[in-house]
Amino acid sequence: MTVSVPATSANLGPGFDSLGLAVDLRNVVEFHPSKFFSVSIKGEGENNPKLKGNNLFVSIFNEHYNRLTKKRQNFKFTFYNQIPMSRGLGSSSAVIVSAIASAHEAAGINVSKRRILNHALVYESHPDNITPAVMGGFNAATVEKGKVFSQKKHLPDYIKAVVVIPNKQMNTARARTLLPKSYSKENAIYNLSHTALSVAAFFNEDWEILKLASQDRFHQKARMKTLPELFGVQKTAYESGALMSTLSGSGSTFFSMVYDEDSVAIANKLSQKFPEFVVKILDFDNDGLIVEK
Ligand SMILES: Nc1ncnc2c1ncn2[C@@H]1O[C@H](COP(=O)(O)OP(=O)(O)OP(=O)(O)O)[C@@H](O)[C@H]1O
Ligand SMILES: N[C@@H](CCO)C(=O)O
Repeated sequence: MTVSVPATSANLGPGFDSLGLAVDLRNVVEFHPSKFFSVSIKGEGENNPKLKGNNLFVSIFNEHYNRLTKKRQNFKFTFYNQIPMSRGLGSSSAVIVSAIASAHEAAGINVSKRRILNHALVYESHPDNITPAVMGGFNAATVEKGKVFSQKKHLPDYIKAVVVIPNKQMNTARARTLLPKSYSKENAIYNLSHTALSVAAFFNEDWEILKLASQDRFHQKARMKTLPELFGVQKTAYESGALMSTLSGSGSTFFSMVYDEDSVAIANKLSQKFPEFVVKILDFDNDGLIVEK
């Protein structure tokens, strides 16, 4: 059995805890029942001894498998991880979603993507990463009475993501403590109207307005100050022709949307100026969670 989940970029500027999209960088897990429990990791996290035992995936998997089957069973898990951890590319969402989907698959229970998404909300209270992780594409999402309500837009292949991944982790829980406890009415209206315009731009494929629409007054500045090079990353991305350039999730990665034909030039410029950071050109992902027997 194989389950794979894409990386995600959340917020997209003003859409704090609401907007997110999926990119083609995946964590894959293969698993089967076994006499003994075992975990093997290839790629991201392979040198992290803490992940070899009862990691976030294993604890959520066991919780759901035991609930669904009322049985205990050992599994052999092999993880092929591409999503860097605590860099704002939705590594925790990918793990949460893949653990819930894997437990259902292992228990032989068919489950809808919507149900998996609602289960995932128990472990990550904001829906902006878990929704594109499950659904793929661009998503606007909200939570009402413990359920995620979302709308998806398929992303065309003539636009690409250029991500700049710093060598510094930024833990989401800590990054949330950097934000103000309240916002002025003026700033709330600013973010609300920019979020609304961003959603309309994505659905109408009006990419040129995203530079303006993706401006934010809620979270980016406070977080970017912890890694001031990110202001330079954003400036360089825009000077090189990016359509939008925003802090990815709670950081530290910076996400830019670009036309395919500009992607190599923009990525090269960013690599030259920020040689200490990893720069990747990625396709957008429209599939989200994939489960294979
Ligand atoms: N491959 C993995 N295996 C097990 N646990 C993981 C894995 N990837 C991430 N995690 C867990 O998720 C935590 C990182 O979550 P965090 O929310 O800080 O980062 P993120 O999800 O990458 O960022 P963001 O939510 O801003 O996109 C790690 O500390 C670890 O507990
Ligand atoms: N909306 C979340 C995304 C990170 O998980 C935040 O910015 O804190």
